[in-house]
Amino acid sequence: MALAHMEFRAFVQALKDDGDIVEINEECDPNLEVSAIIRKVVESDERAPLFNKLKGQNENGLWRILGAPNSLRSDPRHRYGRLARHLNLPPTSSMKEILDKMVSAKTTPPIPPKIVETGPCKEFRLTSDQFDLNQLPSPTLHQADGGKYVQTYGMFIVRSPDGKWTNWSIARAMVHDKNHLVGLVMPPQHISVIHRMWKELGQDMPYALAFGVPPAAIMASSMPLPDGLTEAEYIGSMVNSPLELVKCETNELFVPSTSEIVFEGTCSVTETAREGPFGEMHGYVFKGDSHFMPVYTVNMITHRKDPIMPVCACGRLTDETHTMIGPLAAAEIGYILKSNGLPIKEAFSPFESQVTWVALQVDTDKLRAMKTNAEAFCRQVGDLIFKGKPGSTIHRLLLVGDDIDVYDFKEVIWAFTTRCRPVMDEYSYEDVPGFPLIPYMSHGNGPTNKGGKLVCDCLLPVEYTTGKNWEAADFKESFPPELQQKVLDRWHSYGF
Ligand SMILES: Cc1cc2c3c(c1C)C(C)(C)C[C@H]1C=C(c4ccccc4)[C@]4(C(=O)NC(=O)N=C4N2C[C@H](O)[C@H](O)[C@H](O)COP(=O)(O)O)N31
Ligand SMILES: [K+]
Repeated sequence: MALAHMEFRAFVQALKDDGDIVEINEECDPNLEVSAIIRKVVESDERAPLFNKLKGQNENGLWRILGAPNSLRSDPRHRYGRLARHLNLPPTSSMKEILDKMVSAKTTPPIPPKIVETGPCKEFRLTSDQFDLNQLPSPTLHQADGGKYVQTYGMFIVRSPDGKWTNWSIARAMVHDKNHLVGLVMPPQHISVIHRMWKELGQDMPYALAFGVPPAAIMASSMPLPDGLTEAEYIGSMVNSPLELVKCETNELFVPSTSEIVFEGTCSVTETAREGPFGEMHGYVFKGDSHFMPVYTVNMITHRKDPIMPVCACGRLTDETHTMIGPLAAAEIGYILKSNGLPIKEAFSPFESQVTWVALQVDTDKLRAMKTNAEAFCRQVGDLIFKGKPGSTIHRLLLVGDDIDVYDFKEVIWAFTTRCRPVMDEYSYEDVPGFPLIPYMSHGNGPTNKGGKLVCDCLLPVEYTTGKNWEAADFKESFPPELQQKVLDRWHSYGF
């Protein structure tokens, strides 16, 4: 068996070995029952549910469902264990170690994928007359959704017409009819950039949609890596071994050979259909809120025996849209700021901000050496991030000092509420792209896809000049170290 980060089925086995899976063998209904269970799981950081028996499964087991593939574990020592297993890291890894791993391939040479003749994803082939997406266990995830969102954790594979750039990404898609999907294709996402290239050519865009791909691949698929970068070779470099890809049956694209399920087809550049509403990452479904989006034709399905379809039942905290989209964008944002010479040490997107904020820990020694001022520094950070794609989903950047651990929201919110004077210490950005999925944008008072962003300066003025001139009124900072040690040593003998 391959390693968990390189093959989805090995990943599921690794979760079983961790005691992090609940196998449900009684038949469940993909119409809401499956999602209700997943929702209850992710709202309590429970073990991931593997649904082995679903209404609509065909004679070759197409398909089972793994819910909550990359959500949180309740044991704080293994909080990010499922994310760690995606990257071949120890389950006790911190979020910092996980995100550092995701940016590690920025400074190592790409490792191109290896093309293989065939693989497990080719065990069964169904032509379009042999399947009906409405009969298969396509799940309805929220009762107000506009359709069955079969695609929430699969990987779209699309390639620029000149063949130079192959993009891997997650984008939602719902069943339109027996052989068609309709999916969200929105700027500035790379799938939308490449879709527009085909549209300008007047040709439908070939795509593959691979479910149950190598976990390391799905992590990179959810990360806003630079334009033109081919995820396959970035991931190869990240895991230090070539990914094995096999050619699609009906187009020139390549998919991971161990994928559980592969949809192949073309995405129309002319035909659209109603898409949504969908219970999205900020926790809302607005009834009847649908938009016209491109129609995907599914020409063929290939799959493994008894394949597993990973499903993200997204919404309120905490699911894959929070553990992945925000933190991975933060990792890219931190990398951009550092590579532009700014004194940023860590970047993280707090779940409690519904991943609409990124907190940036500033190296204030280096900041003071810059002899800059708050306005200049905040504008430098905001201009770099809010005018670029990786920052597109983020509406607040919080600058905090060295004493604040950005991975701990209690720390971040303490600095924000006590060091950032509302309005005066906030620098607004109205003339930049906004994130239309946030309710105050899509259903708010202003333009839906422009502005509404702030850089919040949570550094006190002294941190720009002479440095921290306070002590935190807490156990760690307001008592001599030897007294702290004495209290800790005697804690139980005191009677606690
Ligand atoms: C992990 C994850 C990521 C996404 C999604 C989901 C999950 C579970 C679901 C549950 C399906 C909900 C929606 C919510 C989505 C969403 C839509 C727009 C912005 C953010 C999220 C969306 C989506 O429908 N459309 C989209 O264009 N991007 C999505 N992303 C983000 C996307 O994978 C990253 O941004 C990544 O960087 C893309 O690659 P690239 O283009 O940078 O190369 N999708
Ligand atoms: K990506």
